[in-house]
Amino acid sequence: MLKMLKVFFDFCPSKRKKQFYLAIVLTVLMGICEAAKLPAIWYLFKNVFEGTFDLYTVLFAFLIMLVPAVISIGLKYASSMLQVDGGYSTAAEKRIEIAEHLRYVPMGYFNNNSLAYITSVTTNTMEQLSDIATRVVMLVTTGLINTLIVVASLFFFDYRIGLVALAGVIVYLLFNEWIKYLGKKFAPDKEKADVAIIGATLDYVLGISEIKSYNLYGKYSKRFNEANERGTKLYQTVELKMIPVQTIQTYITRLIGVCMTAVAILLFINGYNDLATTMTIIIASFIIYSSLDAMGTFSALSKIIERCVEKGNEILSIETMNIKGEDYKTKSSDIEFKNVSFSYDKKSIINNLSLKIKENTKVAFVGPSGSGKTTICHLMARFWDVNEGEVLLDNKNVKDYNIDSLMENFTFVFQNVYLFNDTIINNLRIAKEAATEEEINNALKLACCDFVNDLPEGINTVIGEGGQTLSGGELQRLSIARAILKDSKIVILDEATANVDPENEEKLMKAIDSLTKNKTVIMIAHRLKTVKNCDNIFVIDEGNIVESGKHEDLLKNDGIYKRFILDRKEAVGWKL
Ligand SMILES: Nc1ncnc2c1ncn2[C@@H]1O[C@H](COP(=O)(O)OP(=O)(O)OP(=O)(O)O)[C@@H](O)[C@H]1O
Repeated sequence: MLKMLKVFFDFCPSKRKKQFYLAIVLTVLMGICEAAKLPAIWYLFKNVFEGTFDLYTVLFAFLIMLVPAVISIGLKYASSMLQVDGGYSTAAEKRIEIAEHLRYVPMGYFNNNSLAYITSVTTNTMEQLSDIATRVVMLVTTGLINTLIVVASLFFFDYRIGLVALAGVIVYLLFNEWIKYLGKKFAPDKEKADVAIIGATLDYVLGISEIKSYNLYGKYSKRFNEANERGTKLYQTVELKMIPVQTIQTYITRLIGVCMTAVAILLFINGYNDLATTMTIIIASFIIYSSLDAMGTFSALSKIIERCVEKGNEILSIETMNIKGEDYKTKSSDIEFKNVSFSYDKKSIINNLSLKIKENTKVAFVGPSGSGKTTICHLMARFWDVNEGEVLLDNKNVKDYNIDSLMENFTFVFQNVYLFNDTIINNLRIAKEAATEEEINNALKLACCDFVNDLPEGINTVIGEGGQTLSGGELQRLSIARAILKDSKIVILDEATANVDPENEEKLMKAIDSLTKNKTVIMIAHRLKTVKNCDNIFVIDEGNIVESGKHEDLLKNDGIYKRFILDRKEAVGWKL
């Protein structure tokens, strides 16, 4: 139990820790107030049995019980307030800490499995943690502290009863440890079920358009239902295994009370104690019984807290990239790769690649699908760290920048755009927090987002999560407006114009022209018309540059670029 509290307090932000410590102090005072009942009861019994019972005695005993009871209510209120605030705030602050930590985790960590896991931890786990933390700490400590205070006060009445009660509590606590051990043993099964259910739900929801267009309702809802059923069965199996153990624990608490009562009566019969002490001990046995019961019910939850903390810490200990770089404002946007090699785990992708991209030039990466074009661009913005060699921006290794000052230099425009469930203006202000309405409107105009004027509330219209309420072309132009506001020195167009329909093409190209004016532009899978005008084209094959130069120069070589241009059919899978 103490270990659980330590684990929990170590996890809490320090401000919250103080709140919980204070709540525990208040709980101890509550326990003392509870224990004050016993001398009052004893005093009352003593006077009744000795025939010295009068109004003064009753009022005095009543006062000894009332004053601590009133104080106890005040203490309980203050302690509950502290814990409710501490519990929910801990979960909220930990969510923020996890989100912040994930910023520095290499992009390679994120896949469907890790997304399900992260979602499960930041939603279910933190929800559980806040819910339990607001109650369990107080109830476990109240149970334990009340029990210990009552046991200690029993020693004053009769040390033999004190010893019986203490032995009973020790047996109870040992049994409790066993329950916790079992709970921990079953926890991974429950979590697996959790992650499987969330994974199946994410797959279903994120792939809903594919499910619709390929009419896969039956297949995917079956998969989802199966994960759900498997999870429910697992939860039930675990709970059923716990029920007998919990029942034995309840018997132990009852047995402690029975033993105390039996020993108290034996001592009375043999003349060791008077009737008042015996009756007080019998009442104390009920108090211990209810305190232990409270502790038992809620200490069962303490194992969940430990696991929640463990899961939160698991994410917080995912290795991040070294981010102790400098806050550096670049003077130029020259990019250089010096003998760079990179692999995803063991899969080697980039092999000893060197290249230079001069400031304010336009370059394109072309080559077969899977040759490493996107990976090269991601390495520039340090989405991953290279295994060998160096990536330089403005002659400075990208590892020597802090993440914010590095990312300031880059804007990525993808084919698939994600916009947040918020107003258009707020989605744009992600790029520039202090942007005025005039700047926003100007960016929207440059990105050909005239459709915004027709929306019911213009730039204050809320767009759905992922931006589902807008067409693909509109979303993409909004993302370009956002990029225009960011006004970074380098723009990377990753398949930005792939699959664009003719109706949108003209507007999109106009928007891209506005965005890329006077910038260093790097494009992947772009239209041939634009690639032709690039200052340099890098032809990538198997993670290395096999040719480079301007379009006309490359056509003069009898290389793979020329073969691709002349006979596209042979180069299936190539991307300009
Ligand atoms: N996060 C990742 N983890 C593991 N392997 C990856 C990851 N991202 C890409 N790859 C693999 O690395 C290789 C290069 O991928 P990359 O996306 O850089 O190629 P590309 O030339 O841009 O391809 P395309 O033109 O099809 O987009 C591919 O084999 C791909 O499967």
